[in-house]
Amino acid sequence: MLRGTRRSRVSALEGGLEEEAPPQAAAEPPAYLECPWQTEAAAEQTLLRGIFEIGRDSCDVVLSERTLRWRPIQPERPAGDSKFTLQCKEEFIELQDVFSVKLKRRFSVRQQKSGTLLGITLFICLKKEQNKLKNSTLDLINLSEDYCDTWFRQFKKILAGFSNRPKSLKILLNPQSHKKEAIQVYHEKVEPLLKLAGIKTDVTITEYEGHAVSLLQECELQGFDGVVCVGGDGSASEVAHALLLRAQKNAGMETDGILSPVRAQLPLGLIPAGSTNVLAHSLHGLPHVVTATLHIIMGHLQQVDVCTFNTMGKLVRFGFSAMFGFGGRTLALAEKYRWMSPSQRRDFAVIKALTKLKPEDCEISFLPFNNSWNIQERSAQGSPDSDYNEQWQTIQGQFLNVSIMAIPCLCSVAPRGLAPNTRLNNGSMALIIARNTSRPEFIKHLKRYASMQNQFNFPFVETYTVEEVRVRPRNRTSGYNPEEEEGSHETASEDGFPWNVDGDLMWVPSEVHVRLHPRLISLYGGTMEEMSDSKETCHCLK
Ligand SMILES: Nc1ncnc2c1ncn2[C@@H]1O[C@H](COP(=O)(O)OP(=O)(O)OP(=O)(O)O)[C@@H](O)[C@H]1O
Repeated sequence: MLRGTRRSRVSALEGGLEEEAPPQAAAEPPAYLECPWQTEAAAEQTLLRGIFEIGRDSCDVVLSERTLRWRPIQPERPAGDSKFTLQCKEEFIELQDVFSVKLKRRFSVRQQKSGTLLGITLFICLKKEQNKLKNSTLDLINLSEDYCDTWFRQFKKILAGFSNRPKSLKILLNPQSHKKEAIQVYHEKVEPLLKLAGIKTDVTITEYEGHAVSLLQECELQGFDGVVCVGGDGSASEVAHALLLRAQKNAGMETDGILSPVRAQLPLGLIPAGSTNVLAHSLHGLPHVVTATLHIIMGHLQQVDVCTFNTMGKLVRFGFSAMFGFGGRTLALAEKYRWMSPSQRRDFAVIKALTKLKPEDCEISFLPFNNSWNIQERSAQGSPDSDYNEQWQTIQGQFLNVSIMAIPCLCSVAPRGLAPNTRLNNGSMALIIARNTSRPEFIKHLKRYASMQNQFNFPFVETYTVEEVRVRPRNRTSGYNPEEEEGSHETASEDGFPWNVDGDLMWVPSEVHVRLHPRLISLYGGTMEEMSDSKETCHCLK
């Protein structure tokens, strides 16, 4: 990311004179070519060199293929002046951090059209604290039209060379996410940056649940470089599912029981505007709209593991994480109380599910993660099914919660993640099982997610690193029935058991088979630094 002489770099990037006229460009280079910075810069081929005013200084500016370097012009000193070398401070930006360039003009009341040229503005993606990106500007002031035009065209040419950056995006926006602010978030924070970067957009506001899936099955995606979802986890997961369904359809693949799905053709960007934003949080390290937008603009891509969720040989969903038992019941309850605010609803549902805490009687089989044991390789090498079958392990019992997670699942109540040892693309899933225990012990385990203590260090909690899992409830009558919450104690719901798949509620009547598919989708996001501290806690578990 952005580097340079820190103190003065900040002043140049965040300040910038707009009113004062800078000097004209110098035809000849100034007389301090012997400084060390010149030698370093000389390693790269110089494209342009000249004088601009940056901050409050007249600077000698050198544009090379990868960097823009500058340093204030110093008056000539007598030979042997030791201070001279000390004052020879350079600053630079890497051009890969620049996402737009504009001619800077000042418009007076009578100048409606072109305005007075002041210079050039570079728009830069700046790395702030841990994982956070910020947009910033660098003004290069020079009043000469011809001079600025030469530099402007050179900057444009360099930017056009970043072929990984999207030029056209399909945007899907869920107007119902969180407190219905996705549209506002998009127009106020995302759209202006996309426009600045010259990215064309085609926006669809989704009208109902499942709209993204039906739309992405039919719409023309040829002219787009990526798809962006503005919403929460439910929307993001739905769009990822839709892109993967479309990829299978285009490849002529059956989706039911699919072993080796093909990769999604377009990358997906996630703008967090929902109530939990686990996917965006896990991808970016924080649920920050500008960070997410800048990763899209810069074309930063992460290959991310995806799971298939099948039941009775039929594909239910492509997704990233699932919870069964307490996690599924809590979501089923929260959905019933949609009229409450998102945080109230979540806290209320957790408390209610804890009050009614009960275990699920089930059998869990899993295939432990084995680096050398890959489904594709296995079928390519023609390994016998018996080898594969022998690897499976089975456990049975009464389980309060079962989590299966292909990504770390960072969120405000679990800043290190619900599955902190999993990465976005390590080719494995975390299987986390909480066996039956007392309510206070289970609450202690839940509270640990918000703290720095190990949430798995309990005798009733088991964790496994796996490639595949089958969860088979053994007693249909233990299926959750939302009517029970209102006092009418009926038997199992006809719909089956509630699963929380990426924050979406799914009722599944029988066994669920989860299989990991490494790096199946590309998401717009950068490499993440590990978060070290936890600031937020769950209000309902204090
Ligand atoms: N216009 C709409 N009306 C109702 N539901 C919609 C609409 N558009 C999309 N949906 C559905 O709303 C569901 C939930 O949306 P989303 O996940 O964006 O918000 P959220 O529930 O507030 O956030 P989170 O899942 O992070 O808690 C998604 O499954 C999506 O299919």
